[in-house]
Amino acid sequence: MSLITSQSNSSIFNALSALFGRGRCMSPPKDDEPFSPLFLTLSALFALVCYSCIHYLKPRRGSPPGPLGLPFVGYLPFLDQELHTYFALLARTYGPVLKLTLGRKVWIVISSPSTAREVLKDHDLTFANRNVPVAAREMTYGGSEIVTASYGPKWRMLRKICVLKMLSRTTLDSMYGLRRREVRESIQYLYKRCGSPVNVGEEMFLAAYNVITSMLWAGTVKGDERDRLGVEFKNAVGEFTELVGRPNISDFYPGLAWFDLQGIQKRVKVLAGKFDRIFEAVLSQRLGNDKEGGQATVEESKRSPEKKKDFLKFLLELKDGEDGKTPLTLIEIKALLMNMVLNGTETSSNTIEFIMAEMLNKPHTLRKAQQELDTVVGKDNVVEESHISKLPYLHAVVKESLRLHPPAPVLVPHCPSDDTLISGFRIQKGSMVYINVWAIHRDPTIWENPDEFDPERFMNSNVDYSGNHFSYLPFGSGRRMCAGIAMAERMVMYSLATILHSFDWELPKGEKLDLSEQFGIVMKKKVPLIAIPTPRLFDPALYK
Ligand code: HEM
Repeated sequence: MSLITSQSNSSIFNALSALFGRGRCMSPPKDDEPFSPLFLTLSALFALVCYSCIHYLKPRRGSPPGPLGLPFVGYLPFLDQELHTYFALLARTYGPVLKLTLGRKVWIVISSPSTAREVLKDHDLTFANRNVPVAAREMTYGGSEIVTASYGPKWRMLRKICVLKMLSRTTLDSMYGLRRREVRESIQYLYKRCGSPVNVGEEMFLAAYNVITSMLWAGTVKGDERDRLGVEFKNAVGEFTELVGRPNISDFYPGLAWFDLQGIQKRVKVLAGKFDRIFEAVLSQRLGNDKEGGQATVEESKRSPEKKKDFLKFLLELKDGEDGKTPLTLIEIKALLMNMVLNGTETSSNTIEFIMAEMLNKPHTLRKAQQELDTVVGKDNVVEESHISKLPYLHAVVKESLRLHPPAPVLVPHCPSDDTLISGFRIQKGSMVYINVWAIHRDPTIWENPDEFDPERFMNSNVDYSGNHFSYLPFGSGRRMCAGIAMAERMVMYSLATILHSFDWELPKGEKLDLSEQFGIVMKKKVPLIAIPTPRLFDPALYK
């Protein structure tokens, strides 16, 4: 890849030319008009360019190194859409702390375990803020949700609700029935499609979506609606995570945000409207039902005990201030629902899609995982969550895939609340700090054959998801690390174990496997994985 790429942000170029206009033909000055308006304009422009060259390109004392850009726009025209690989390439020249000036913004890229440790552990508190892209603001009810909330009392309250109540191990255990029902539904569905090609990512997305929404508000997508709504929802989530990850002129020149030159905010607004309508419908149905009389709801809860435990019921109780400590507004409830749906679906389903692709590429790993499942679960049984802790090889497979294809390859950017020294370099307050875990996970000085999918490297290893090993950070580390690790682990492991145990998988004849990645705030496979399942359990009743 060249440093200045052809692919680099054609949309940004278009937007810039829309802003400044195309060059016009200019006639040369006449001899008798030495100070023609044109001459004066050009002189003024020249002076301005000289000034801004000095202003923009002058290295600041103590600043991290980084490539020089152009006046006004900085490095913007040279930025590549695939930020994770591009940052890794730049780090080879400029080192593990590098700086990019883009319009009025400063980006810092961190690319080594020791510098990641400085940011996420030694200066965790200072870097616990977010610098929210304008596109994300459209989707997050003005920063009312956890991922984008500034570090402070509101974030603490939302995070506490998430980690200690909604996503705690006890709550998750109590919701196993819901997860089991949804995963069994997916198996039933795949059984009907046996022998035909299926889009693995779409199926896994739908399974994750059904698990999450049934935990949130006891809603699932079934029958004819399954394909249509699932695909629609997957596309909406995918489009959002891709748009938010895309460099946006509105972020680099806040004064221009109003013009939305790349049309990103407009597209995100449409998506936000779609999600909001779903949440509004769910909320008004629930509030309406509750108003219709407690008796009916209690009766209903008795008939299906999972219903009374869904998150929405729990959040509405908090809203009404039953414990008096955490009053929630309806907006915050909708924002929390948005959090769960956005964070919990694509990350998990993309992870499973990459794992399946890597295993199909190395069939011995697939066979080994199936053998382990046959020994632990047996071929006359179905997988239960209680089996998961007895599957060390499958755990190693998941860890290895998260190493090669971390769903959040540069984490969610952190933002220092004060000027801070990292490895002796001054990091300006307010900069966007990207931790390139993708590069750290493939660093040849840390990992042997880093580009190889080799689950064995995690067998008998103490590297885990805790964020204490700074060479392995798929869920981040410190205060802002992923709030849904327990849920992600269960969903990924349980769904993966079940589809591997229930079916053999192969590529359609003549189909080539493509493992390339596409950057987004959630990374995905560039080419969707299409594979054919065939049943491998003897008793058809095990697919019911
Ligand atoms: C394989 C699956 C997943 C991966 C790899 C993953 C990874 C991450 C990462 C890297 C971050 C940002 C950490 C940082 O900024 O330093 C994050 C944040 C977050 N994740 Fe996950 N995640 C996954 C699944 C989930 C699930 C299932 C949920 C909940 C349903 C969830 C909820 C969250 C929340 C709420 C945050 C924001 C935390 C904050 O800013 O305080 N994630 N995740």
